[in-house]
Amino acid sequence: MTQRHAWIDASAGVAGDMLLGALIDAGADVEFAQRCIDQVLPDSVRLRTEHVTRAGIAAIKVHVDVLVADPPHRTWRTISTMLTDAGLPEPVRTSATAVFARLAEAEGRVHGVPADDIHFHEVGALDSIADVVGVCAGIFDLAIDQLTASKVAVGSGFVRAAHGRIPVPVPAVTRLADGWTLFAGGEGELTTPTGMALLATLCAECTDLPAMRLQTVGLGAGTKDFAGHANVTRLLIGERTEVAGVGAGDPAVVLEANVDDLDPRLWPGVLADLMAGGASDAWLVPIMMKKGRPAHTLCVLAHPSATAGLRELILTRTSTIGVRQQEYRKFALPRAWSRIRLGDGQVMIKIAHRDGLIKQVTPEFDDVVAVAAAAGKPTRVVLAEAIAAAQHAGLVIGVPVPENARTTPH
Ligand SMILES: O=C([S-])c1cc(C(=O)S)c[n+]([C@@H]2O[C@H](COP(=O)(O)O)[C@@H](O)[C@H]2O)c1
Ligand code: NI
Repeated sequence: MTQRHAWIDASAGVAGDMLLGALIDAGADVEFAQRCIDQVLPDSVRLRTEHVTRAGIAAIKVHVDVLVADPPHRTWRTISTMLTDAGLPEPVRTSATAVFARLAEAEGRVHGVPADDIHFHEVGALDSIADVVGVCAGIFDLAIDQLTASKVAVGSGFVRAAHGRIPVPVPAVTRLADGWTLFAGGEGELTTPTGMALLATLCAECTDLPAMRLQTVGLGAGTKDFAGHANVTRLLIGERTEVAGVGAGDPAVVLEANVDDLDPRLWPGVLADLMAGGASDAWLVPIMMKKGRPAHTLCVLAHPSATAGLRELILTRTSTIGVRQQEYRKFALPRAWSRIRLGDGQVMIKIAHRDGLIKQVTPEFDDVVAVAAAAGKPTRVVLAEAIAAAQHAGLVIGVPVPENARTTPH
């Protein structure tokens, strides 16, 4: 089994707009990124791309043009709801939420306030939302399965921010870069908080270029053009062949807490908050605790980068006074998608496959619910119709994945 891998070269630094430029240069559809951003922030920003050179190296510079006169201050709590409600493709929503949760948590630690109450200032918030959602959309659009990144040049000296003159690397970057190899790499701010949050959240590890068959390269330009080095973030995308057909798996973490004293009516909201906070899955297991007390184990599966924010959510949203954490490897089969028509509606069919053969065919349940509601039919009837229509379209276990199946669900 092969994986489409992207390695980010941050040896000259990284910012949200630089990474977005690199993705667009590598072939990501800027209009798809714009549509995703519009779903979160209708009529607020416009992406504009420009071919530029940085120290003689050609790259794409992304400009985020702000279309609104007086954008509001938004807290992380508000942005989280906007991302949840936007109707983004699920992987874009999950990764954008995880990146922002991490950014808010880092800012919260820097300023000593709860992450939920962190304000993203006016234009800065629009810029960050556009960068984060745009990058997550680009990764999804290019069907990238896994990302890693190089050592990160953070810069040196001082910059002016809302807080006045702050040292580089700026405080939020140092909070976000836990476990990453950093080096100065030059004068000025080479890596921004948004760039570091994207790297730390989306990349499995900080590593030299892994062995892979190169398919494409993208270069994203920073704003300044330094004389001594090219101010660009590079993206190298290729195929990595996994060992023995199952691969090395992706790093994952499971957080757990046994809880016997939470009002049970709160649990659905807790699970929803955890999913919105970047969990890949969150569930409850009924247990009998010490002294014969009926209780639940709350289990949360996540990428390691999302764990700090999720631990915080567990501690604030439930009555537990502790969380345990275990590291795992996650082996996910590759997926493809086919859209089928059902009456007046459409249902996306998720196809999990192995060695090119269909392993599992699943109608996206939210689509089924929407079609059922629009047609005034019971959901179980529409679900059966969707399964039958998928079979009729040749999506059957054991047959090859159709060539026209998409690698992304949009
Ligand atoms: O506005 C705030 S709170 C702010 C905090 C910090 C800290 O490190 S704390 C840094 N900055 C600077 O703002 C710009 C924009 O950063 P993006 O990540 O939004 O591109 C950058 O120069 C940061 O260093 C702002
Ligand atoms: Ni700050």
